[in-house]
Amino acid sequence: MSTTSTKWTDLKYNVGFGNHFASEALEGALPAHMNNPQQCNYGLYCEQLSGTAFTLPRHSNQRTWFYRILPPVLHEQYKEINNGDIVNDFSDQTLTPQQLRWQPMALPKNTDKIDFIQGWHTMAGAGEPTMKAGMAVHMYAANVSMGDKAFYNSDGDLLIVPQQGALKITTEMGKLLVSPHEICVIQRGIRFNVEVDGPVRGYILEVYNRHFVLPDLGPIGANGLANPRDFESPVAWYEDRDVDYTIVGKFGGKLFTAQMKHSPFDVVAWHGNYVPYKYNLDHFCTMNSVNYDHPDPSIYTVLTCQTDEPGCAVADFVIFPPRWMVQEKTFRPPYYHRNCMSEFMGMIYGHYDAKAEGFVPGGASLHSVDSAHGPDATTFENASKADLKPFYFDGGLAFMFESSYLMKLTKYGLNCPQNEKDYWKCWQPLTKHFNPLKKNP
Ligand SMILES: O=C(O)Cc1cc(O)ccc1O
Ligand SMILES: [Fe+2]
Repeated sequence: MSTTSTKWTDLKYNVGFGNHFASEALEGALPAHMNNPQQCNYGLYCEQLSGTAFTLPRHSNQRTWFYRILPPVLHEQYKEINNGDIVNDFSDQTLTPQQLRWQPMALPKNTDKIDFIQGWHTMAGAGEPTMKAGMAVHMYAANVSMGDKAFYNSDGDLLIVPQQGALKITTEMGKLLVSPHEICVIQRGIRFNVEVDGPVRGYILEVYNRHFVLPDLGPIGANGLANPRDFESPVAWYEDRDVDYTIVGKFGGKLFTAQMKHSPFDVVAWHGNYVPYKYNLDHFCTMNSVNYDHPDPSIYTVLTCQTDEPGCAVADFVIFPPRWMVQEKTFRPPYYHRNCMSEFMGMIYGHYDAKAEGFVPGGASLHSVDSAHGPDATTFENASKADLKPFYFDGGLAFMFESSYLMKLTKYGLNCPQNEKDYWKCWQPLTKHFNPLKKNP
């Protein structure tokens, strides 16, 4: 038995978004200039993981070649297990145009031992993974490591947003330490294990259709928003451990397990462009209006998963980062609006400029297609009279999963005690200011 030792805090990463990487933990483990030698060096097995159909155009084709101690096919029969609060088929879930807000999700009790997979609760979503159309929003709250258990998801890519506690994620490609302020994407099929040092909580966006890409920049030019070189992917790491290992696969929204006698994290070398990555949201290069008006939040898009209609997302991941607010003559908080998209929001830390109170770290809100929303009454009154000096907003980091689909609510999302029944009342104190005789100077 052997393990490449690496401390979580000393991890090295490959850098860049969408790159083809080559990584080996043992010198010479990668075959030179070919993928499948008759005999791999060091007696390794070779395996390809496809992330897209073989025949996709080159610019979107993704796959990775593994050179590993044993091929992952060496497992026992799959058995279906209870999938708890995980939902991926929304056909019989609940639709409501009601604005919804949730107080912070409860962390597991100290006496309970809940790992990252057991602590998943699906809140909302649309569509169904067997047709690769749709998305789901989950929240997780866990307090123990997964032990000798690995998870993979056949249904979609997972964009994980830790809100509390770091996730120590071991993947087949290597390790990622993902702390609050950072996000990571683990694509379908990739096996991973999550270790934690205490209670953790966060959000997961799952997209069934495609992979996440960086948004086009249009007139912004060649640079800005999330810059490609700030994305970090693992370097090869392996262990050669013969132990009882449990694989849990999510397949069509159902969970299946299979037993192995060996750790699946046995990849000594790999090369390819189908690779999990992490990104520190503090590196986001924020664009905004520098004279007047409040731009649409698409200006803050970190990653997008597109539908077939150009510019229309299955889901965008959008952040509201610390930034200068300098707009003159402008109502600076988000405007009142009805959107043809669904907006699921979460809070990583601090507060949000559209809500004086109630939208807090670990909580969430959903403003569905066409549901009217915007600043609560207190925020409107204050911002309408605010002195418009340049102001650096560093009060918090909120984010939005914005989807063109109508999200349906799961039973968990609707019935959990955190669902704030009176959220709609935050707008009720809004009063008329209309006076046909009083025009602004
Ligand atoms: O509803 C929200 O708070 C999100 C949001 C922010 C913004 O600045 C403009 C539009 C929008 O939907
Ligand atoms: Fe909105």
